Amino acid sequence: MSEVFLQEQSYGKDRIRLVKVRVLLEGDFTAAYTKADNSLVIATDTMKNTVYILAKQSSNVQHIEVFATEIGQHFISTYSHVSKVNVWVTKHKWTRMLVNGNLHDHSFIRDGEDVRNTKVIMIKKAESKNTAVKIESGLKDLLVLKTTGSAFYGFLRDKYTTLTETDDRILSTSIDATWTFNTSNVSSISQIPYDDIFNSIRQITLDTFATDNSASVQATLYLMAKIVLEKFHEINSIHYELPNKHYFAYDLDRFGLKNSGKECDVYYPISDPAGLITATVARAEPKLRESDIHTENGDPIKAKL
Ligand SMILES: O=c1[nH]c(=O)c2[nH]c(=O)[nH]c2[nH]1
Repeated sequence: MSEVFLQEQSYGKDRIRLVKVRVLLEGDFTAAYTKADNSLVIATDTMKNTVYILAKQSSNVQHIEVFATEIGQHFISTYSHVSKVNVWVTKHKWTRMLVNGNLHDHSFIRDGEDVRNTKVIMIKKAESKNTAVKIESGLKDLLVLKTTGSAFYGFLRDKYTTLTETDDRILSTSIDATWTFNTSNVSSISQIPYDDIFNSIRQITLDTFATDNSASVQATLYLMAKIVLEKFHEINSIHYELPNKHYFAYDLDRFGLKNSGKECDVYYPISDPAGLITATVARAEPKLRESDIHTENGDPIKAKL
């Protein structure tokens, strides 16, 4: 038998239903896999209990990035053999009901299937007591449609191309977006206004979808990302995934009813296949200016940039 080795391992509890939390630990767990030695295994049941206890004790459970960071911090600092903690938190939408014109005290409605999520990764630094923290947040399944203000023409044509050009089409997509925070300054993590940033990115995404006279899903996606990065310096990059959910004109010309070009108003949605347009847009590293480069004694030096 050829030699095998344990290339990678992580384990934990999935779908802990609080706001929905998943915790995966990495560290000195090799013996549990290779020698059936459970002595260092923190039971996934213990992880589940811990998440509920931390939720009870936390004043920040509704702020998912802060709560996920608290969970990560707990596992990293409690167990010396845990080297890395991955925490995913998903929050579903429960909005206060409007009753007689007022927001109700204790009644909520699920107004939309889009969710908010975060992934926090904490890595123990071997050389110091510090931990490195990576935080990604996002939104998922934000379903949108516009009836006009979208075109697609001028694309490459060859012998395999049948798609007709259009200067007016329905555009529909289910938006997933993930943005990464600049957490190099660890002390500022709890100061980042996660909720404001989330609400604003969601609104920028919707506003851009609605108002951009779209030349393609690609161009609209890039515009959304550019506006987000210009507005929030706390964010290093943003990734969008936009399926192009096609709506095609139904062929009524066969029945003597004009339903194409400007007279098209009956469409049918196609569930599969859909286009899938994705991109990550990142902040470019600022270019060093000559005046920023110094020798060891502080004199500016000339360098080729
Ligand atoms: O916005 C679009 N981008 C494409 O790349 C594409 N391809 C396609 O068939 N329709 C579209 N629409």
